Amino acid sequence: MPLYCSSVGTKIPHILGGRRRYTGNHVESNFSCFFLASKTLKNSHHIVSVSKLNQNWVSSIMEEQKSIGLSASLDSDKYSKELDIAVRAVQMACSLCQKVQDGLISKTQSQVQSKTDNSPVTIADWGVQATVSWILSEALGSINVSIVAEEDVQTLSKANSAGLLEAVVRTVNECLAEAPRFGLKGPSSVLGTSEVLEAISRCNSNGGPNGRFWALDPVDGTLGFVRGDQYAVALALIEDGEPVIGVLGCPNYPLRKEWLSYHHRYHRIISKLMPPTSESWDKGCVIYAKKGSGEAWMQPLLHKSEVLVWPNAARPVQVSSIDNPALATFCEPVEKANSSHSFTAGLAHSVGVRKQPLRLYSMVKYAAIARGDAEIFMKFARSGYKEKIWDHAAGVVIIQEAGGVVTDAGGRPLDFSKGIYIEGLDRGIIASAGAKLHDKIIKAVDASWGSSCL
Ligand SMILES: Nc1ncnc2c1ncn2[C@@H]1O[C@H](COP(=O)(O)OS(=O)(=O)O)[C@@H](OP(=O)(O)O)[C@H]1O
Ligand SMILES: [Mg+2]
Ligand SMILES: [Mg+2]
Ligand SMILES: [Mg+2]
Repeated sequence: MPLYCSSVGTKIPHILGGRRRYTGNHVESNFSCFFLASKTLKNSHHIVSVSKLNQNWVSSIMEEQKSIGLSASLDSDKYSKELDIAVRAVQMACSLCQKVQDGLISKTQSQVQSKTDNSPVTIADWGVQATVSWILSEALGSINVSIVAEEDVQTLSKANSAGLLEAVVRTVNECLAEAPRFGLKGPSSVLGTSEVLEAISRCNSNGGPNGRFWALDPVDGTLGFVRGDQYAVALALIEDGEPVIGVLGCPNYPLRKEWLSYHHRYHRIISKLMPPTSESWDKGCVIYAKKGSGEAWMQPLLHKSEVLVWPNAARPVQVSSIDNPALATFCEPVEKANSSHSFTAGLAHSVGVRKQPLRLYSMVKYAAIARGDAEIFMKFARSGYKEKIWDHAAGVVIIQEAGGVVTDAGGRPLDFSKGIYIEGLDRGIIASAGAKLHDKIIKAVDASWGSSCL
């Protein structure tokens, strides 16, 4: 991405649509300004960052950009602080999860609890929720932080859950003690039980159409997590009903996409016999994006004792360029109960997809599309199931900024403005690497829907 530097009286670089010199009319004094221009948005030049710039002048530039037919938008580093903190917090959360998952695999299943809907919940779900909630409040100020998240403290507060609660508090404190390694401020003294419970239950926002809130799924794909398989830590910032930041921590995302389709636990066992090479299968990554930037980034997961030095070897990720269904891979949930495998199989066949589906737990499916490791994601939950915002918000921003498309099966954007549920969702969710592929899938849904019994 080229960096342009311009000062008053100089010609605005042509790439930014500058056709004439900007005189001192719009500025107070002899300002210098920096334009960070990205050509990633097709045929448009997008100013993603302007610093030290007089706001009136910015408005004039933007007006002029519009008048010569270029889309201009100015982000003046908006959300940069939030993104930085969110990525660090998710890195931390991933290390907490890895520790708990290692413990789960070597112990019995007793640390896995069932919620009222029979879905699993673990120390990691509560631990991550407490940790991320505490870090966001500490870094941004608790009055500025509103969070919608999956877990509550009901089970943890039961009289017979003392051991569980103790384990959560210990796990949270162990994790927060590592905060400086992630470039974050930890607590000055160990958090007590009530503080941990308070951090979890503070995530009680109901979302909605106005203002800012975070959507957190502390462990997405808890079933995958307890099975030693794929899972994700998902954090999104939603403003005025639109996800503007998405961060996905994928601790078990292998470096090589071929290994995604293998059962993770199996590889864990194998890896005990064969020491991992430098191209280790269980590398892990954090993928993130800021709405309107036209970019999505991936950092490797921080390993034990490493210190996070921003941007932590981040590299951009992009969706696949494959638009031929015959060459495309589609991914979907592992559990038949969460999405109809028979419907997607028929759909895939009808558009000419030949490859076997890649079944993955959690929002790792969104990460796979954003990284270009698969081209299509489809989820058709049973009728009556309402999708929750924390299961999709982070993935949607990331795929869109990586160049992909996410809509419901009617081709409409997902609505994150109606509270904790994605209301009005038409049949299912479809994400694709590009518009051409996306259109084909949407048309095929219409053609096969009538004959399905969903
Ligand atoms: N019945 C039903 N139908 C559809 N979706 C459901 C259903 N029950 C749960 N969920 C939500 O699905 C989240 C996991 O989605 P996945 O895509 O990972 O599904 S799967 O586990 O791979 O089958 C899972 O997220 P977590 O609870 O964070 O694991 C749930 O929010
Ligand atoms: Mg989830
Ligand atoms: Mg969850
Ligand atoms: Mg759950």
